[in-house]
Amino acid sequence: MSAKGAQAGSIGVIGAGAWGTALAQALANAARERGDEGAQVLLWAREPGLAARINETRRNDIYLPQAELSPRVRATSEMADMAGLEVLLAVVPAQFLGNVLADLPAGQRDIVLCAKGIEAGSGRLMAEVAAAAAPGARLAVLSGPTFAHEVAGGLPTAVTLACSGGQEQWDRLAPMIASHAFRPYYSDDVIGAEIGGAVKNVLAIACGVVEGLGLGQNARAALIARGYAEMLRFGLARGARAETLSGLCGLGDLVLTCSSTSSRNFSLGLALGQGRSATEALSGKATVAEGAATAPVLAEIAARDGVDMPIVAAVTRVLAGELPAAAAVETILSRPLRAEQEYAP
Ligand SMILES: NC(=O)c1ccc[n+]([C@@H]2O[C@H](COP(=O)([O-])OP(=O)(O)OC[C@H]3O[C@@H](n4cnc5c(N)ncnc54)[C@H](O)[C@@H]3O)[C@@H](O)[C@H]2O)c1
Ligand SMILES: O=P(O)(O)OC[C@H](O)CO
Repeated sequence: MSAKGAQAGSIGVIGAGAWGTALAQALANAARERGDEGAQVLLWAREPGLAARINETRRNDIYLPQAELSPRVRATSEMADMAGLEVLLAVVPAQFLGNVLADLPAGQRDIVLCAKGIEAGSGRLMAEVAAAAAPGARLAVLSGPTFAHEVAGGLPTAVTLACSGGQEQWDRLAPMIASHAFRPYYSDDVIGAEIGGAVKNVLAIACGVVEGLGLGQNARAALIARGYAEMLRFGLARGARAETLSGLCGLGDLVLTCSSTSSRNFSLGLALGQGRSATEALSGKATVAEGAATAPVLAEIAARDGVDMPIVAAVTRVLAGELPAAAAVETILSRPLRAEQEYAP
């Protein structure tokens, strides 16, 4: 069954957090640049009243208040409205993706996964979650260095668009997503794109901890490089390709997120390094720091599969309150000396 009454080139975004809203704006910019006069972007918001306020004020007053949205962006609170669209970007946080997609009426469509995380409990990556919740969908993953406020403001960046349907799917999706300032690069390594985004969030927490403890910029750079080694080790063990992880969705995003208090994950780590608990640092926040939910499940999978991820393990213990931040750093610094490159065959 194809998406009922689907209009050619119709596109929507599920999830009106900061990133969903910024992506809706980027898609509207792409439509304007290609001269597609009538094109609209439908944005689904779950919060009561938010869709109506976006339509009235052109602003998402909860998650991205600084951006004025294009008139091409139209918001809805009805999931049924998304059913007839050909392409959907799924931008709800990793832990909620399965439940939200299960509410989507069945249909054959492209779903572009934009959350960066691993599902707690099941350990599933986003494409596995989506394949179960929305059977028949053609899946792709969009991931890279993309602070929402910068993308919404039209500043340039580039992302990996990993297409499970290969070149044919890319040919369909890229023209709808690409604009002068928002450049997708083709990949068919879906697992690599998912792992890059999920793991970098945990490593950004670690970099925040280093900053919070005042350990200096050398330590942060060393942590990024050793964290990247963990990402690579985990990715290779799960079938990702090394070149994907060295690209935009891996190293590119890792460098961004590990270097800025604009990152919610880095900021969470900063608070932990300054001696606050994860509960304190996260309480009362409407916004998500995906690494907090991903760290424990990632550490568990890595331990189960014999993939050495000491930084991820240390972050997990600090988040759980099992270890003060400074003691966690000690566990890393006191590890036996070893060869720099050690990956699974
Ligand atoms: N913000 C960014 O700059 C950015 C950039 C790239 C990727 N991402 C990723 O995009 C995803 C969404 O993040 P965001 O920044 O848009 O979110 P956000 O922090 O701005 O907002 C939280 C989102 O969670 C949703 N939510 C809360 N409880 C929910 C529930 N029970 N069921 C369903 N949805 C619920 C809210 O509706 C809202 O959309 C995350 O995986 C994040 O890692 C974010
Ligand atoms: O604010 P963060 O830490 O969720 O990072 C946002 C994006 O993932 C950066 O690419």
